[in-house]
This record gives sequence, structure tokens and C-alpha cells, in this order.
Amino acid sequence: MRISALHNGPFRGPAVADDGPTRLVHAVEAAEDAARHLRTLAASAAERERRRLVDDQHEIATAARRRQARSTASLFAAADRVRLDIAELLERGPGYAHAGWESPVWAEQYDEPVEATQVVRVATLGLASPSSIVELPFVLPALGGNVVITHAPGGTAPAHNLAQAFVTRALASALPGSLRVHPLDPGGLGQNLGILSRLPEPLVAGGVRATHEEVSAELRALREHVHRLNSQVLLGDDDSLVGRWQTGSAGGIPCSLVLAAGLGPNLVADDAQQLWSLARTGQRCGVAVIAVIDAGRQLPGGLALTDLLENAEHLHVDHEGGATWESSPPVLHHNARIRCPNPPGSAQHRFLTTVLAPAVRRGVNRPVVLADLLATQPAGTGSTLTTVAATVGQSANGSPIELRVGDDEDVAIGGIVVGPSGSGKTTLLHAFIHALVRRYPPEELELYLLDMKAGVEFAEYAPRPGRPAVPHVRAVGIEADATFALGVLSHLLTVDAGRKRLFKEASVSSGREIKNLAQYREVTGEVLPRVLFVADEFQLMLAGPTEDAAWDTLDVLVKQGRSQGIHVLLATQSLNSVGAGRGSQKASVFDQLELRVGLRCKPDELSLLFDRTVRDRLDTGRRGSGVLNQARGDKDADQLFQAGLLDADERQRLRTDVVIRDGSSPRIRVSRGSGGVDVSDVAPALAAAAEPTIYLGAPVGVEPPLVGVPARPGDGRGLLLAARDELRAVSTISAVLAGLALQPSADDAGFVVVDLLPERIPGRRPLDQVTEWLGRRVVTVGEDQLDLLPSFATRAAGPTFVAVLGLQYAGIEVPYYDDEPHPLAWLCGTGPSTSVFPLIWLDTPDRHRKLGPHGERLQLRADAGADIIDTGGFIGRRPPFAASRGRFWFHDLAGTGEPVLVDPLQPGEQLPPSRPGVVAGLGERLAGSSEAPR
Ligand SMILES: Nc1ncnc2c1ncn2[C@@H]1O[C@H](COP(=O)(O)OP(=O)(O)OP(=O)(O)O)[C@@H](O)[C@H]1O
Repeated sequence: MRISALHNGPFRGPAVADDGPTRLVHAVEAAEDAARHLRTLAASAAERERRRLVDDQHEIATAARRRQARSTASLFAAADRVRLDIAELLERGPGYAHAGWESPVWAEQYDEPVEATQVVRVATLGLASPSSIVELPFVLPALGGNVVITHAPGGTAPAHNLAQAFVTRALASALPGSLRVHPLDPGGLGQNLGILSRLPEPLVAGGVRATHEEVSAELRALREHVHRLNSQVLLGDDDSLVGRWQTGSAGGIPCSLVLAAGLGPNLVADDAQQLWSLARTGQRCGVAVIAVIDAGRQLPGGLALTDLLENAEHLHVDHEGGATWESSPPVLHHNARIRCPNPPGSAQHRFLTTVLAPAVRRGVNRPVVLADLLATQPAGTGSTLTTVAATVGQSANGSPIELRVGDDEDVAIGGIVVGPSGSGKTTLLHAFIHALVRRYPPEELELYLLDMKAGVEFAEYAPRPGRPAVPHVRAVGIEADATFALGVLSHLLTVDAGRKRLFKEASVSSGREIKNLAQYREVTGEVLPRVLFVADEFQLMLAGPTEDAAWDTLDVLVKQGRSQGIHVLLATQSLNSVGAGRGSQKASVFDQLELRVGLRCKPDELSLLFDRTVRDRLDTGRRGSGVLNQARGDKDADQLFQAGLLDADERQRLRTDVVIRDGSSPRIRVSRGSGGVDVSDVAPALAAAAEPTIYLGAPVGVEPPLVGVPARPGDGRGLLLAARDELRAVSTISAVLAGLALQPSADDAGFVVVDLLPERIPGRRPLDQVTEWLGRRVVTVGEDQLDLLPSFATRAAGPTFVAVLGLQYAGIEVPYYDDEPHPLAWLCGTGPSTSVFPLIWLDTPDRHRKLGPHGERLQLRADAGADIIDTGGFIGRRPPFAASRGRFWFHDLAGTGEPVLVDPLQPGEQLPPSRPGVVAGLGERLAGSSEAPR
């Protein structure tokens, strides 16, 4: 406007370019242009800024959304994982552990559990996330865990519902007979117990306790029960009643659920104290306390709730009826909330009273008691003319079922038993072995028993002081190793060859061809026992450096042993890894073993065992149930069965009866892996020695029962044992002395120990054990009394055995080129010719230099070294392989035999009783002497 005014108005100047108004117009125009430009710039800057802001906002929102989605997803994933884990745990148990109250399972046929139920579902747990709530089943351990439910005044009913839901599920899903409820309602009228107030015996112990006297008496009885279990039943810290129900060894003692439904006025301070104490101490004995406590009320006698909560899951029900999980990890504390369930109703009550209680009374799931099955059968009169058989359980129709091997038509020469851990495989082997020794006298049957796994399952077949072994057992390997197993298999090949020879000779003399055991017996009247070789975890004997030899021996044995009456039964957890890489040899061995037993095996394992496709499990799920097939897996030969249980006490009783009936035999060979041979295991063989014999141990095999040389006077008859392991070496020499002292023919022998071992070393323990056991039969001399050795060692009426231990610790050095007499030179040089036999431990073979030139003359050489060249140098003959740890090669330089691998004698935990009434020992003889040793 102003511009146009200047252009057209009275101030219009001359029409030249630089007149003032024009310049002004230009200036104004320029200013306006500039202003316009600035406005445009400002507007675009504002637009840019707005856009950036929007972008930023968008980005932040997207990132937040993403982060939230991610955290929600990970919450869901974690919840899913937990849900799956819980579902898996719950699925293992019967439906009663988790199905809703309306579910048909409560009305259907009893879904009998086969294993102790781990957890039960009690309620629903809601986990709050920013965007949603994730729900999970809230589960609690079914057995042995305390639960405390506190509640606000408004939360009484939901709190009791929680308790009732838990107890109902725990009881309903428990193995019948494994759980009893002890309902306490001090001061109440049962209204806090719902359906649980009307349960029959034996589900509850004697009904609801409500009065002060009843509650007190019940708690006292429970405390005594805990005391009795702790002092008379449970062994060691790891043993617990719940654990026993889980492994099937509880022997019918039920766990207890003490339901304290409200600490009413009749719960006096003393009783409350008892309840607290039960919660603290009862867990090991399967006693769990479920307590519902009004948080607003004073606890009796100043008891602190925190003490009770120490060993319990704690839930708190608030006035809205929801619960918080107080004992949860702190992070969950504020985000987790429990939705309390409805109380169990009439369907559950009906199930408990009309299904479960009668089942418990009937004793469903009780094991088949083998002793009952055997009681009706004759004992000790069976003949193994053609077969070896014994009852091991019940078939599906309740008739007894037998395992059978032999050389009759349609009878398997041997068998394979497969069952995963806990399926009852070892129990079945025990049952078979015991039923066999009960049925047959020892002339009819010989057993070779190997437990190849680390454990002591077969220890009961070895003799112990005061508990002789059954005479049928010729060899038992406890934690046996592959070398020993090969020794046993090789021995059986020798038996096989020996029998073939006998058959041939009898054929010649009788003019009739004798092909098998039965014919031999018929023609000659002589009974040769059938032989049964049983190996648990047999795959372990077909491994390591002896693997090839073991497979080859087994192969020959199963192919040729049948007619000679040699049978094998091999057990394992799985055939999967057995004989990998030796297809044809494995097939050739397994083909012979036609008896097949699968205990609680999965279908793929059964398919391997039966060599056909098996799609379903062939067992009832119970321990010891499975399928027996006498025809190498032929489908029509499957027999479902339940193995019988013979518990440890019954087995002991049965073995004692057999020993009373048949006596025992000194011929048993016991191997405890490469740990040596306990003196008590070979006590009968030692007692049978006709002349004093220096026994060093047992061969890593079966025969002869012991390796030793008679103690006959002669130059060089003394032992040098080279072994680095101090404890084992001292143990061996000490046990050799004990072994001599147990021989009646050595009753007049003298024993001297030259003890050069330091006082406080663990290695001297076996020596102290044996010298204490020898008592006055032994004389101990130290380095300072060594000069008296010749005098002591010549006092006994019979031979004298002088153990020298700890040379490396002593300053003794027998001069090499000096004629000056030295007691050790006398011991090694003159001693042996005068019936004084040195038994000397050298920590390394070249330590013998300390003994001077006479030491080298000692001929009985043993070496535990790992280098066969060194061993060969020391024992004078190179052995085929190095001795495994704990063993040594023995060779008599004066003998004609080959080196023998020996499981050395060791005193073991307990030595057998020493020989009564032996002639006065060396200690007594020297007692009055002026040089009496200290
Ligand atoms: N026939 C049976 N009846 C009832 N209970 C049984 C039976 N067999 C085994 N059990 C129970 O199952 C538990 C495990 O049995 P066992 O030791 O024989 O199993 P396993 O298969 O040898 O296991 P592992 O290979 O781990 O030693 C035993 O404690 C026993 O009480």
C-alpha cells in the first residue's frame, strides 16, 4: 500500500532510477523480499523440526514396542518352558495329581500309579507382565515337603481350600499305601477339613483329632514314629523314606501328611512346639506338615512363625481371597499371584472312599513275593540232567513263570536280560540265582557270578566271617574288571575242554558215543554239574585291552559249551552300544542266546532285543515287569510277566538254609575288582592247605584258588615284592602273614616283623591291623634291634616268616664285599635253608641292593610295575602284558611255571577269627627272655 502511494501520490519525483522514492521503493521491496524469504526459511525449518520430532517419536515408540514385545515373548517362552516342565512332571503321575475336580478321571477306573508321584497341582499362578498375565500351574512336591498357608481374616475359606486341594491330590496320586493323612482340627468341628474330615482308614490315621488330648497324643505318636525310623530303619544321611518310595524300597512304611487345619484354641503351646519340631525334623522320615494359620491371631506360647517357615513353602491368602507366594524368589514376589482353587467335592470323596481306600486295603501294587511262590516247591532235590530252571515271578494269568536254560530241544543254551536302571534287572538276577540254589544241590549246579558295574550287588555271594557262601558259587566278581572276567571265561573254556575229554574217554570205554552231559551221566553214573555264568552289565567285560580275547572266548563258549552243560546269562541296561563294530561276531554270540528278557524296556530297545519291530512297551510299568521270550524274540513266544521280589533279608535267610542243607565250599574265588583278595574270602582255602604255604593272592581267574609256594627250607626261598604303592605293598605282605597264621599246618610257625616304617604314615595301617590280630604270635623289631633278628627268628618250633617293611626309610645297607655278618645278610643267605623265610617289600626293584649279594638269591619274585621290560628283568621272565593297578606278576625263579598275574591278598575290613589254641607264639616264647623285644 505504502509503495503504491509513493508511486502515484503527490510526492512522485522525476523518473530517474536513483531518485529517493525509487530507492526507497527498492529498499522496501528488498526488505519485503528478505522478510518473505526469512518467513519461508523459518517455515521450512519448523517443518523440518516437526518432521524430525515425529520421526524421533515414532522411533522411540517403535523401540519401546519392540522391547516390550521382546520381553513379553521371553516371558511367554520362559513360561512355556516352565509349563512344559511342569506338565512333564505331572504327566508322569496319574491324572489325580492335576486333573480338574470336574474331570472324568475321578469317576473312571482306578489309574494305579506305578511310581511315586513327584508333584501335584495345587492352584494357578498368575505372572503379571506389563501387557498381560501369564498363567502357570502352581505345583508342590507330593511327598515330604512342609506347606504353611497363612491368611488374613477375610481369607479363611480360600486358605483351607488350598490345603484341602493339596492334601486330596497328594493322597489320590500317591502309590497306594505310601501316604497317610493325620488330620488335626484343634478346636474345630471338622469344618476346616471339608471332604477330608470323612475319610476311612487306612487313608487317614484314626480320624480327625480335635480335642487337646487327641491332638497331643497324635503328635506324640508321630514324634515317636520319626524317632523309630531314624534309629531303626533309615541308614546314613542320604537315606530317606521319600527316597525309598521313589526307588521302591520303602518296605510298605507310609509317609505322613499332618494336616493342621487352623491352630484353634485346643492347640496348646506344647503341642504347637511338637508340630514345629515335626516340621523341622520329620522330612527325612517322610513326615510333612500342612498348616493353615490365621495371621491375625497370636501364636500359642510365644512361638515364632518364622521358625516354622524355615523349612516350608509359604503361601499367604489375603482378604481378597488371592494368595501371594511368600517363599518365592524375591523377583516373583510382587508379580506372582496365586488363584486359590475350589475345594475338592463329592467326586473326589467318592474316589478316595470307594476306589482308593479299598485298593490300599487290597494291597494293589504290592510286589509279587518270590518266597511265597517258592514255598510250595521242593528244595534241594532238583536235577540238571537236561536243564537248569527256576521260578522267578508270575505270568499275566498269575501262574509261576520260570527262566530256563539247558540243552534240551526248545530250551535256550543261554540268555540276555535287558532293563534300564531301576527296572528290576539286578533283583531278577538275585531271584533267579536264589531260586536255583534253593532247587538244586551243589553237585548239580555251579555258578560263576560277575557284577561288572561299580557296586556291591553281588557281595552277598562272597563268604564273610561267620557267614559262609552257598557252595554252588565257584566264582564271584564284585565290581569285577575285564581281566578277571576273561580269566573266568578262560577257565570255563578249560572246563569245557576237560568235559569233552571225559566224554571221549567214556565213549571209548563204554563203546557208546557220548555227546552230552545227560548221556555221560547215564553211562557213567557220574554227575557233572551244569555251569551257569551270569554277568550283570556284561558289555563292560567286553572292553579294554582284553576286548578281543573276551569276545573270542565268549564266542567259543556259547557255541560249544551247550553239550558240556555250560550256559551263560548276560544282563545289561541297553544293547545299543554293545559290540559296536563287530557285527558278525556279536550276531554269532547273540544267536546262541535264545532266552530274551526285557524289563520295562522302550519299544526301540525291545526291537533290538527281539530283532523285530516292536511298537509298544511290553510291561505294566511296574518295577520288575516285562516280557520273557524263550525263542530269540519270536513274536508268538512273548510272555508278559512280573518278576518276584526277594528282599535282602529273605535272600540272606534262603542262603543260610542252603548252607545248613548243603554246607559251604572252600573253592570259591572272590574278586573285588583289582583291589586284591580279602583274607576272609579265601579263609576256607587257606585252612585247607596241607603244609605251610606262602600264599600271595589269587590268580586273576578261577583256578587254582590261590597262588603260593610251600614253605620248604632251601637256598633262596624267600620273597621279594617290588611295588611302589606303599599301602598296597604293606597290605599284601601283612596279609601274607595273616594267610600263613590261618593255616593249621603253620600253627607252630613264628612271625617276625622288621618294622622300618615311620610311625605316622597311612601305609602302615594294614600292618598295625595284622600285628594286632596276630597278638602274641608275632614279634616286631625296629632298626635298633636288628642285630637280635637271627636270635628271634630261630626260636619258633616251626618255620619262621620274617616280613621286612620300609627298607627305603632305614639307614640299613648290607655291605656288598664285606664278610662282616649282617642280620639281613643272614636273613636272605642262611635263613631260607633253616626254615626262616624272608618276605621283603622293595619300593623299587633296585632297592634290593640294600640287601647285599644275598638279597639277589631270593627266588620268589613279584612285581607290580607298569613296565613289562622292567618287570621281566626283575621276575626273570617277560609277562604278556603289564600288571594293572593293584595287581602283580609273580614268578618262582626256581620253578618251571610261567609268570602268574595275581590279585594280592589283603587283610580286608575284617580278618577272620584267628586260630584258637595255637601252640605258644613267638611273643610268648620271648616274653621271659632278656632280649625281649619292645
Ligand atoms: N520285581 C519287583 N517287584 C517290586 N519291586 C521291585 C522289583 N524289582 C525291583 N524292584 C524295586 O526296584 C528297585 C530297583 O531294582 P534293581 O536294583 O533290581 O534295578 P536295576 O534294574 O538293577 O537297576 P540298576 O541297573 O540301576 O541297578 C529295587 O530297590 C526294588 O525294591
